Amino acid sequence: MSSSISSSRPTQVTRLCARCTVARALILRPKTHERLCKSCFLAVFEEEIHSTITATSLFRRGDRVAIGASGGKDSTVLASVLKTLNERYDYGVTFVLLSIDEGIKGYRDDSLETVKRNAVQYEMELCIVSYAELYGWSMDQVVAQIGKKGNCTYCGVFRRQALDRGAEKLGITHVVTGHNADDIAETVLMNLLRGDLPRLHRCTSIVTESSSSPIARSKPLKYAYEKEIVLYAHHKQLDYFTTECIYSPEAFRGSARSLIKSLERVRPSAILDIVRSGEAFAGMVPESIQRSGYGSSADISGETDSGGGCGNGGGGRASGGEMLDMENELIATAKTKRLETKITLPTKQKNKGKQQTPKKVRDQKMSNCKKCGYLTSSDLCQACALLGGLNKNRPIRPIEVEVADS
Ligand SMILES: Nc1ncnc2c1ncn2[C@@H]1O[C@H](COP(=O)(O)OP(=O)(O)OP(=O)(O)O)[C@@H](O)[C@H]1O
Repeated sequence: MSSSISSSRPTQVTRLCARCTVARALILRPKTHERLCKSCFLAVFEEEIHSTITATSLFRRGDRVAIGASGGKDSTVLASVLKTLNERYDYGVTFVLLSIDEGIKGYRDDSLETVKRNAVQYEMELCIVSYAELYGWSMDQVVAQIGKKGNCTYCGVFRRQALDRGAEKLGITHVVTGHNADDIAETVLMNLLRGDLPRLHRCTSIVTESSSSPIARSKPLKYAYEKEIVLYAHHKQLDYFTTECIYSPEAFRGSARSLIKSLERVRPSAILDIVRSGEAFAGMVPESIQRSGYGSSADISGETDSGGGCGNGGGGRASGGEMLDMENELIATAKTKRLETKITLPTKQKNKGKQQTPKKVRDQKMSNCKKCGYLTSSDLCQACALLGGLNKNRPIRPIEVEVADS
């Protein structure tokens, strides 16, 4: 018998890390397609965030900064990296975890347990503010009253104000969130498609300050790819919560996300290219247009993006669950001890688009909400206006909330 089978078997080539050229390459970097070893990947990921922070002078020594902590991968990676960099480069910043409990059983209650563990792991103070205490309504109750459709509008408006109120409670004027490059690229695309120049101008800024809020928001992960955030969390073995919000059908963002994912398949730099293009467009928006609509309902979750959505990366995305697929693949890969991690995601498309007319430019004068005192351009702030509708229709007996499957 011929021995051709064994002699024709391909020999496995060990690739070396493109940076250190010593260790074995384990990771195909999604952003650049460089092949890196684990420690070079972790180092380069951290260094890029450090450059973003220093290039924009994001923090000053002595600052107290709240990290919007949902327990999900983005904010957990943000907290972990900020702790690492604060110690490594002696930023002299005190970071505090600030969590909003929207009151969603089987989702936020579980993710808050993760944040509580993170507070211990990262030795950070934790402050939790709930919708129930601030507004008298949990999101489970809101959904029981109005149904799932449109609930993200309530959640987004409530969360934005809750983050401000939580920060005020802590005596903090700067909240950082885990919005990443994918989130920003989606927002750029959505604002372009809507022809919304004021939001297009704001959405790429690393810091968003609004006349409707004394609290500045910033996004230190604005150039970090979501896939790299998952890789970082996996290789650092971070403790984070993976379930996506059970109430979040944000279809337009989902369509933008699907489009970007398709572009990324043929051009890995597409996400960063869109973010950079958004920055370039922002510089071209006339000043008279830049500030119009500031502090409006759409300035949500620090993202200043959408027409009232929650900004939740999770279920609202048409191709939701991709990151979960990626995490599962990483775990399986780790088990089979393959040499290289290359992530391919399933193609799912869902495209429903509505033509929108460009928003009118309007100047806004800010005053205090007649009910709660929060800054607003109308008599009532967004949250009080929504609460007015909810309270008017509130049943005499408390709403029985169906407990979601966990
Ligand atoms: N309940 C919350 N409490 C505090 N911060 C929050 C909360 N929800 C969202 N954020 C902040 O807003 C950012 C973007 O939120 P989004 O809902 O889009 O979730 P995400 O992209 O899945 O992020 P994460 O993985 O951190 O949950 C989060 O990274 C976090 O910083």
